[in-house]
Amino acid sequence: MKVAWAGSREAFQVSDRMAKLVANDPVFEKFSKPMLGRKELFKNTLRKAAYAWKLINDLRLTEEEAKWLRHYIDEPNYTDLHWEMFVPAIEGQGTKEQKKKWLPLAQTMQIIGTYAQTELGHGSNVQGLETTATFDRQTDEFVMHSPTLTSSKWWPGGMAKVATHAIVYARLIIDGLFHGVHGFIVQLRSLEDHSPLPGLTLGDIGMKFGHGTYNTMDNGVLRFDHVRIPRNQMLMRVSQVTKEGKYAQSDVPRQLLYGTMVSVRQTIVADASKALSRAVCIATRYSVVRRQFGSRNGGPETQVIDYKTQQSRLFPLLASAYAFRFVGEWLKSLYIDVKQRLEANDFSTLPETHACTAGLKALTTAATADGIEECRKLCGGHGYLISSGLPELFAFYVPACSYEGENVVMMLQVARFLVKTVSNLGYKQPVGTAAYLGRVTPLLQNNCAVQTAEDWLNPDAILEAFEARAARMVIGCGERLAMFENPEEGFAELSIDLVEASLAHCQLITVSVFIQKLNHEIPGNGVKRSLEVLCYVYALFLLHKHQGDFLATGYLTPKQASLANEQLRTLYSKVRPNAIAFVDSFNHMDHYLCSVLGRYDGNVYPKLYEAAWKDPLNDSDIVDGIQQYVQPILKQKLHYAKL
Ligand SMILES: CCCCCCCCCCCCCCCCCCCCCCCCC/C=C/C(=O)SCCNC(=O)CCNC(=O)[C@H](O)C(C)(C)COP(=O)(O)OP(=O)(O)OC[C@H]1O[C@@H](n2cnc3c(N)ncnc32)[C@H](O)[C@@H]1OP(=O)(O)O
Ligand SMILES: Cc1cc2nc3c(=O)[nH]c(=O)nc-3n(C[C@H](O)[C@H](O)[C@H](O)COP(=O)(O)OP(=O)(O)OC[C@H]3O[C@@H](n4cnc5c(N)ncnc54)[C@H](O)[C@@H]3O)c2cc1C
Repeated sequence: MKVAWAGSREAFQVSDRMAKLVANDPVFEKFSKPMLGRKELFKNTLRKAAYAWKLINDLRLTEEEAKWLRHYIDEPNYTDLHWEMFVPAIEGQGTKEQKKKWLPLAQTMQIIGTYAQTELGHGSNVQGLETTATFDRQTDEFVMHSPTLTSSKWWPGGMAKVATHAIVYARLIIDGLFHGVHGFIVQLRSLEDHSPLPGLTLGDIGMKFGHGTYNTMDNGVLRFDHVRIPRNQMLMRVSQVTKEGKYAQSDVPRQLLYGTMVSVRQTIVADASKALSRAVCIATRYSVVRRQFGSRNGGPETQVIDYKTQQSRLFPLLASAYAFRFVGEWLKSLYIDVKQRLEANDFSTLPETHACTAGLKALTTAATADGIEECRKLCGGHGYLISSGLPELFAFYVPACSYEGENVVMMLQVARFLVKTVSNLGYKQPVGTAAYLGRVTPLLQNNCAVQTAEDWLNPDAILEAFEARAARMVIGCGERLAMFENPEEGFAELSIDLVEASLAHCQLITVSVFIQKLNHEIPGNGVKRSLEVLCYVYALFLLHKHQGDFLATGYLTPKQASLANEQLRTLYSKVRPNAIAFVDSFNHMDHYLCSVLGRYDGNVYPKLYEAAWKDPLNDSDIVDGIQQYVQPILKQKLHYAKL
């Protein structure tokens, strides 16, 4: 199962080696992070990043190993933006000459970059950005300027204190004419003494949700006061500006300007299963240790994992972790394919890839954020302790629902893709993840054939149910949209239904990828049979949760919906004996989990007790403030009530 989770034996070995490297190195200790003040926390992260970079070079780690190392160090930091956004932006949007100049500097970290797109006034609406880049023909330069307060760049990670360079997205203006938003490479700080360059105002945007997690990152604010950069620092693969000030667009589509976001959204989907599996591992192990009620004749109480209600909240999350792992793997291969095509100027699969990355990013991050919180509740009161590992994990994870495309905004992008696909049905056969929309007639006409609870244990029945639900919702939206004279007005009016249809489409993708995975790639029959159980749990849990859709579209009868739920209950009993094996297969070490409740050895209570005594308040019996503020109250004999 560990191999199935990792993807291959080699992948397992690499990640396992890196997990141990990090866990055994005291520099990467992280239990005390929540106790540190902001400055100490930040400095500590800088120290870890420098040490990690040295390790990567000294040990000559491969790119894959370096990524796992970063993963297990488990600390958001400036190198994330550098490697995941700055470098890919140059790779995807730079010309050959620009790549030749900038990539070697970035890849050796002689410069450190960030991705400065979002502004105080605009994040989702990229076309609404206000920062300007005005071409000056006399000097062959662009003048970067922040004309309003709301045009201040706001959020870029690593920008406040570390980055020396940024890809800045700004409106291009030539001779007073606006040519849309483009990316520019801008130096922010001196490479000698790290001070901000003249004309720039740079700072940190302030503390974020949680304590020891995202505050390790210096998210920044940046303002330009007529800062000049050479013309050749505009990323010019998509459009070019000549020294005469002529604007030209190559045959590369404009959408490529958004290419870096496609790349990171893919990474975010691949990472969702890491965060969800971590929370599920903690909640599952603790649910086996924790006992409440049900003691007979002085015997032990019931393990809380044996309560059906606990199972019905926990096991769908366990199954979702596996589903997200597999869909992340699948999306990665789709992305690798599109990347190769883009390099060869083949843009045919970009719209579908954009829809998949946007939609799956929204689906997996929303479910993971909610899932982590559910795991906290599954651990009862102890889940609220920092030492459970869950509050910090939640605080670290929730911004994923907003960054890299706010989730609802992303689902609306999927809706645009689906509406376009449906409106082209007469003359263009849909392919890939939308291929089912090419079979609308049977999907609209045939209804579910399930007659018994066992009939639901059939991948074809499951797949058809999800296809029919998505097709009916998408086609329904298409028909209602056609009634509007103005399609944009119709889209806005129907946007709630469109988001629901997009979710149905994305759930269909995750379910069908899980089924495909079982059909082709699982080593060993025992592993395959166990994963089949999880696959059914995932699909039937979604069916139960969204049964309103399945019923409203007329594909299922209430009886068939209740048979699905009956089967789901039976499946929980099949998951139970393997629950611990399923979570052990994630191969999360105690260091990575950073949780007293999720310990591998199950030694929860003594360690929980021990952890409490490490709190700084327990350094002494009488702490600072007691003499000054509590003792006087005790001694004054004042009273509030008018007696
Ligand atoms: C201490 C430890 C140290 C360890 C040290 C180790 C050292 C070294 C280690 C080495 C290895 C390191 C590895 C690091 C691993 C890190 C792992 C971390 C990963 C996660 C990183 C997360 C970081 C998060 C940071 C966050 C960043 C950001 O948020 S950046 C900003 C993101 N912003 C957005 O997403 C904005 C959202 N808005 C939009 O995308 C768009 O504006 C819009 C799509 C919503 C609307 O666009 P527009 O106005 O143009 O409107 P249209 O709807 O009309 O669209 C036009 C057409 O374009 C199509 N389209 C839109 N988007 C895309 C697209 N992206 N791609 C392709 N096409 C697109 C759209 O469909 C329309 O098409 P049609 O015209 O309809 O055909
Ligand atoms: C931790 C973190 C790190 C970040 N790092 C970076 C970074 O490195 N670089 C960078 O450039 N940016 C970064 N960002 C910014 C991030 O990309 C934006 O916050 C994100 O894209 C969301 O945009 P917004 O804040 O404008 O949200 P808004 O769009 O203002 O969202 C507010 C609400 O409006 C709704 N809404 C918006 N538009 C529509 C619409 N068309 N239809 C219906 N509803 C709509 C949304 O659903 C949401 O409910 C980061 C953000 C965070 C939280």
